[in-house]
Amino acid sequence: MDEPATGTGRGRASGDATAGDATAGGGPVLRVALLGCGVVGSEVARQLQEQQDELAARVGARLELVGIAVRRPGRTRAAGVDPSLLTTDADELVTRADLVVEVIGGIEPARGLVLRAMEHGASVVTANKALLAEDGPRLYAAADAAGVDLYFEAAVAGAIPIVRPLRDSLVGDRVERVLGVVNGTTNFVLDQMDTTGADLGDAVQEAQSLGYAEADPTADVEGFDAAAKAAIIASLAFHTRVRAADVHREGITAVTAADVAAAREAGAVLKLLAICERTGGGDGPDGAPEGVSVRVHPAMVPREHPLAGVRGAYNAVFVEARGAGSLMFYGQGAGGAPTASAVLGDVVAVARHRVGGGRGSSESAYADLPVRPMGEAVTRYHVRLEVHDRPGVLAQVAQVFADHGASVETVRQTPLGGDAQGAAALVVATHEAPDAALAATVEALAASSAVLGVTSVLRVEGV
Ligand SMILES: NC(=O)c1ccc[n+]([C@@H]2O[C@H](COP(=O)([O-])OP(=O)(O)OC[C@H]3O[C@@H](n4cnc5c(N)ncnc54)[C@H](O)[C@@H]3O)[C@@H](O)[C@H]2O)c1
Ligand SMILES: N[C@@H](CCO)C(=O)O
Ligand code: NA
Repeated sequence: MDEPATGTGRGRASGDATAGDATAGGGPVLRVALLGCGVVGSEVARQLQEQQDELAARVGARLELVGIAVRRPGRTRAAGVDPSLLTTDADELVTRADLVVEVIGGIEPARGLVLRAMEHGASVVTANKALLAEDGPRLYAAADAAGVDLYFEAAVAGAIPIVRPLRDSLVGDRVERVLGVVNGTTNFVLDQMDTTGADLGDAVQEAQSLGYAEADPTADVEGFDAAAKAAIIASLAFHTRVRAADVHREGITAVTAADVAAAREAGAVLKLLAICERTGGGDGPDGAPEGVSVRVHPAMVPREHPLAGVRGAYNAVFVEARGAGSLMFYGQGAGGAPTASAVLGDVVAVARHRVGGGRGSSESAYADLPVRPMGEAVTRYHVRLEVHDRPGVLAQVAQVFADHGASVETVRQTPLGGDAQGAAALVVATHEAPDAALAATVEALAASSAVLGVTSVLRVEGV
């Protein structure tokens, strides 16, 4: 590792003065390198500058921004970004820093740079959910090998403190389940569909025009962004390695106005949820071995559930823990300033370790629980069917549920008028059952001679 110029050894700030001198211009200094200067990076740079005295007082050392790695140095930058700090040589920059903040995003070159930074003795703060959900264990191992910190509060739900609560505050408890609205773009889209009756395409366009959704909104609407966050949450909550590829993922692209209306009629609202929960382990109905279920899909949430009140582009994470009970973390999951808040919180935390010694926790994956397939997840379905309105049809439909081991909780029948004379709408809510059984039920219903059409199939959570 490259030692700081007048350093007192690995993990210490350079300079001989005591922490109390930090704001006086002398005193210890920590060199910070910023990788990426986009939405988040430019705000991190600005705030590091703007709050330098206060941050120095909080850390006990001055945080000196020594360089900002960018792709295009000639580009016009946000106010507060010092052009003299820009460099295209990120490889070199990370070798002369005590703290590296990675806000480039994606897998490469971010991964290579983070690993190189740690090899050179720098602690790393990153907002990169994709990288952590793809290769988190390797990053933790590199941090351990180098004796440095790896912090990533901004990677899940932006400004909302959820990584550190799971990693530290709740580590003495047993987390049973986490339900999260962790993607602002899709929450905005579903909220628009619910409140204005907009269809999916129009709502996505509106999200784009307001700057929530990217020009290519695939990562959001197809659930990739939420799946990466779910993997990170589940890894922390259950002390188990969960990667993005382990997460069952359904986005919102198949959500229709009929689904939104069906949810509304049922006194519920549709949310794209990240669901991380323990399964099996002896108290389940089938004596299945203990495991975890990690999934992202649209779900109906009763309007009285705290997550139903998460409107617009806001995020929230609802945690159920054995001792703590239910906890709700709510706030802004995206945007430059909110995300930079989480990044700077991590910067201060790792900088304090540099000054005072110590490190944040390493990877905790001792439980090593298997990630169960989606078919084994225990869910409830809310199914809307259109059926022939004639004797015996209800019995026929009920039999399909029974044949697949799916138990019906309520059925509501409404005659369909107009062109659909002789037809009725049936809304069936099930009890809990394995997702595979419920999916097979729906498939059989669609093929049944009693059924004219299955118009909406939604999973129900939070009841
Ligand atoms: N924007 C948000 O609201 C938000 C919220 C939470 C987490 N994040 C995460 O923060 C990270 C950054 O997101 P963003 O929204 O700021 O993205 P962005 O696209 O606005 O910024 C990334 C910047 O990195 C630059 N870059 C690309 N390759 C580079 C390289 N080799 N060297 C130097 N710079 C390079 C790009 O030119 C771009 O300016 C991502 O991991 C993202 O998932 C973003
Ligand atoms: N695209 C993400 C931003 C932060 O991950 C969202 O819409 O929530
Ligand atoms: Na966060």
